[in-house]
Amino acid sequence: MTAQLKLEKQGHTAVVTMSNPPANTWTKGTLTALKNLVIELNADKEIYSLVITGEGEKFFSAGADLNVFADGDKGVAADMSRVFGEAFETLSDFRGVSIAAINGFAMGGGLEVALACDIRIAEAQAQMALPEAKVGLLPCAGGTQNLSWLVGEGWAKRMILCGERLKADKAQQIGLVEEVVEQGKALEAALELAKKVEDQSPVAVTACKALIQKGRTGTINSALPLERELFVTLFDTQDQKEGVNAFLEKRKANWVNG
Ligand SMILES: C/C=C/C(=O)SCCNC(=O)CCNC(=O)[C@H](O)C(C)(C)COP(=O)(O)OP(=O)(O)OC[C@H]1O[C@@H](n2cnc3c(N)ncnc32)[C@H](O)[C@@H]1OP(=O)(O)O
Repeated sequence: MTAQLKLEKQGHTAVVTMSNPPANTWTKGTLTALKNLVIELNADKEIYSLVITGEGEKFFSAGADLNVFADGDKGVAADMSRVFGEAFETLSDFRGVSIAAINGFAMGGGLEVALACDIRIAEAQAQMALPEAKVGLLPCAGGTQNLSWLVGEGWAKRMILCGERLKADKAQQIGLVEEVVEQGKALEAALELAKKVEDQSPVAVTACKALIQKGRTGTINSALPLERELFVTLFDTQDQKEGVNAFLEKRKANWVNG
């Protein structure tokens, strides 16, 4: 953990705040800290959700710190693309539910971190773009793949190739964010959603998430047998018995995450 990346645990939810003024940009240090943090949270059975947001009112995150690239060479580029990739791929593989609470500009690597999350909630004044080509770069932290997957190639190309910056309502219309809330309310809305996650069996959530991810990398022919296999595997867990019995006994389930 660095001063630029803050962690607060609220019950079963980890709230991660990017705090690198003025624009909450990513540096090698914060990216490495994010990767290590997610590894740590994956090992904490009490944590079911992760919410990531930006400090301040204007920026979720403006992406990579462009000062690093001003006179950077290929060595710098290779190093930064590696740490970006490792951090955001580790976030994608978080075993619980990850929610981006987009409280302002989400640009470049700032949008890519939101794309690595499971769910995106944006405040009405937020704006989103992958403007790397405008500064002679490209989105190297999953953006070309994750954005196309989420919104389809047409809108991904408008954003990546034409540099279109979208306001929150447009982003919702194309499926880039699932919910738009009023200014200052993204974190609250994300925490409300994280509360709903607490009603789900954490091990079932992990299995469901792995199956949904599998849809990107595998074929339906490999995903469907895996769906059946993981369904059976859940019967090895205490939470499977607890969930069904809690329903039948008309009470709230007490999960052990195992
Ligand atoms: C693999 C990943 C690659 C990448 O992520 S590449 C980077 C992609 N990101 C961008 O290209 C975004 C660059 N930023 C902007 O375009 C603008 O910002 C905004 C449109 C988001 C907001 O514009 P405005 O309202 O005019 O604010 P402001 O004066 O530009 O920004 C406030 C301060 O924040 C600094 N800043 C903003 N983004 C970055 C950045 N990405 N790297 C370094 N500094 C940044 C500015 O320079 C300035 O600073 P000061 O107040 O000292 O002039």
